[in-house]
Amino acid sequence: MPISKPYLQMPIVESGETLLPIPQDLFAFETPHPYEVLGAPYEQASPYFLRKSVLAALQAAQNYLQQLQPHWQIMIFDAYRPIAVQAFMVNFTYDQVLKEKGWHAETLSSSQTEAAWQEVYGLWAPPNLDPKSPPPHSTGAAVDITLFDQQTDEPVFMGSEIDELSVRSHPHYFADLAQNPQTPPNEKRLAEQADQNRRMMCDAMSQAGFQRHQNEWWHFCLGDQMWAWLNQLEQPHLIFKARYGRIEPVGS
Ligand SMILES: C[C@@H](N)C(=O)N[C@H](C)C(=O)O
Ligand SMILES: [Zn+2]
Repeated sequence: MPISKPYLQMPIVESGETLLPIPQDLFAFETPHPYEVLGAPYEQASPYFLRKSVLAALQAAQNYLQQLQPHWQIMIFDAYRPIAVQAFMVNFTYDQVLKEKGWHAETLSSSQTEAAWQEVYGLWAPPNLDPKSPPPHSTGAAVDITLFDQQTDEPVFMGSEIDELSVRSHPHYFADLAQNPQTPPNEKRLAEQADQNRRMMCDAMSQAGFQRHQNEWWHFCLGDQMWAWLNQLEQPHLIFKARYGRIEPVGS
């Protein structure tokens, strides 16, 4: 199904900056990697790579965070993603959507097919091969994260799972829930906690120059087309371009 996203129209002037491994000793990591577990085709590539300046900004974000919460770390869920992995995850999610709805691929109507793809592409970027519109993670400038508490040895409470296909993925979902007078007090407390933690993570990332995806509390980008588009929305009097297009790891 052809899918167009407004950020994919943004121009790219490639900087040529290198992809670097994310240091294992500085950050926490979701292991084993969730898409590798599903059998995603990484070949020689690793999901734990980012462009050099994006990695430096991630370190700056963690420094901001640790001024407020010294025992918290940024926890990497996913970073670099080859296009073959993007395609694999898009198809995997499509199958998951059908399963949840109790639909069978062989007997789907065209409106059901359309509805299932809409749901998939509400969250995932299309696995475009066109270099003018790469999937964000294939540029090495997007990262999916949560926070990790080294004192409790647990991820920090964010209210919902990364990649969840639900309204809870929206960054402001728990702020709205906490403010709703019909929310019962125990749910309100949890909603406030999730909202506060999401905000703290977003503040640290924004201080370092990242932009957050409009519909995903965990997805941040710096220098790709989505970042340029979100900056353009905020500062229409300036002109933004992406500085990172699709990149292949050296040796692949
Ligand atoms: C779904 C999530 N893991 C993600 O990365 N979404 C963005 C938009 C993407 O697919 O690039
Ligand atoms: Zn992402």
